[in-house]
Amino acid sequence: MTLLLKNVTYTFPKEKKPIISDLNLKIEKGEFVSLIGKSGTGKSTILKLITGLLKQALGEITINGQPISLGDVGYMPQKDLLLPWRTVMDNIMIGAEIQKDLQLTKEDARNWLKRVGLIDYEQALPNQISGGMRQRVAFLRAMLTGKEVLLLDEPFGALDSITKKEMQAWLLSIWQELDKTIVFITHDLEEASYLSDRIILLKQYSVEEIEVPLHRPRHADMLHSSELVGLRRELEKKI
Ligand SMILES: Nc1ncnc2c1ncn2[C@@H]1O[C@H](COP(=O)(O)OP(=O)(O)OP(=O)(O)O)[C@@H](O)[C@H]1O
Repeated sequence: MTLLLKNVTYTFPKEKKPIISDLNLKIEKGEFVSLIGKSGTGKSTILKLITGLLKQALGEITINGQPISLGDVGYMPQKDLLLPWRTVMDNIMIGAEIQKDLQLTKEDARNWLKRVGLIDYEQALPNQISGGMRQRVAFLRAMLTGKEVLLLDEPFGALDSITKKEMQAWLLSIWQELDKTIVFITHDLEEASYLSDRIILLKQYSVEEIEVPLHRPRHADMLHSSELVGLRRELEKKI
């Protein structure tokens, strides 16, 4: 699997200047790549282009050489789009209802709920759980679509720092276990450094790629390593 963005340029309707200009990115199977950059540099727009929700006027986006189409990748948008009238369980099972070939049973879903500490909320409605819990549900829903590529738009942005650390550990273990390819947006430079193989720094008219010099598997002790602290500082300067 290779996800390729080639000379992608995108301008919002009614805008004059492109927000994404001549962007080239190559993401290989199993990679964990983070997109960072100041607010408004187009990170969320890039994910929407990859999902096919937005269509670029110039350039191409392909998976294994085939033009991407809607539904090819799993996507967790910045704002969780849980259906308010469906329980936690029924929100997670949506993928299996739409995609008949997806092997996902309620028992599987229950096991995942257990792993993210939500087993007691299976029958709760989205407005009966906290923002952080909703994010975990949205995350599970995206992950359990069975797609190899997962696009996560600031999935841990609204979590307190302890829950965030737990979710990071959980995400790393899942990523390894299920062999997913992840494109992850974050404003948290420590998080980008800790989770990723590669960081893509977006600036207004340029892109810089930075390899993360930490070995796998990652563990929480590395958060205090000189490599990570140094990288974080370097990113802060570059941004
Ligand atoms: N529908 C739209 N029409 C016109 N401009 C838009 C539209 N949606 C987003 N933009 C603009 O495009 C730019 C990029 O937005 P985008 O959400 O991709 O940035 P981002 O880097 O993800 O920002 P953040 O870090 O704040 O989430 C912003 O300046 C935004 O105002």
